[in-house]
Amino acid sequence: MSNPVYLALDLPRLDAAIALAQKVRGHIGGVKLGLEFFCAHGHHGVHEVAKLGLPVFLDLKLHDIPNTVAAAMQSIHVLEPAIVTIHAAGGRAMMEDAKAAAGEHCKVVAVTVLTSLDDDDLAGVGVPGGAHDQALRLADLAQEAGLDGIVCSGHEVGAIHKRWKNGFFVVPGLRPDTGHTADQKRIVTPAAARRDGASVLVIGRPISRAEDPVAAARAIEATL
Ligand SMILES: O=c1ccn([C@@H]2O[C@H](COP(=O)(O)O)[C@@H](O)[C@H]2O)c(=O)[nH]1
Repeated sequence: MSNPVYLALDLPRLDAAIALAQKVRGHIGGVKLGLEFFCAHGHHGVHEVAKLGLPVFLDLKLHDIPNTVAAAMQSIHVLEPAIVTIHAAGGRAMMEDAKAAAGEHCKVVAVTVLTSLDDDDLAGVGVPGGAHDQALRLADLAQEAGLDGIVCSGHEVGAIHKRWKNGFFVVPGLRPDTGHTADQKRIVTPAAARRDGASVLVIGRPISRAEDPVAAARAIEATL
């Protein structure tokens, strides 16, 4: 079985990001490039990271009208990402058009509820039912739209997996211990997320900000 850990390369410098990935590559299955990376380094940065030969996950969380999202998907074809994210809150038509515009070999997954939000945050933006119900509702919509899977927290992945047996589930908000949650609110351990059905485990700061990133990545791998 391949390593489910995708390292989030949320670092401001391209050379530092590549050096980190190079260092821990024996203990991860791929790299995740998000907004911070893409806004700073664009296509050039993705091409440079791709030279490492690891699968590239473009976490761009696209969210706009269907035509704009489909055009953005076409513009990133050339980067040959293994996985791309969009927001499920963009609605069914947006998700359908994004999937249709994606390359054959690219998984399109929809973010349900960000792991940095809790029930109070959702109530604050007019979603009264809580993160769990909202994640399940948006996962159902993503499945109806023909996506490959969704992004959710480890709190919901078990329940969503039961409803969508062959779905592809990306789980961020992972902490090997409860010490440094930072801005994440719905966290679980990597082992718990994997046990409950996560296909991909997204891990950033617990590795990238560790005193010894290789030891941190190795320790996480040993728990899986
Ligand atoms: O709901 C979400 C969706 C995406 N992310 C991204 O995952 C990593 C997590 O980084 P950590 O340092 O391990 O907290 C980061 O790139 C986010 O943009 C998420 O956390 N939650």
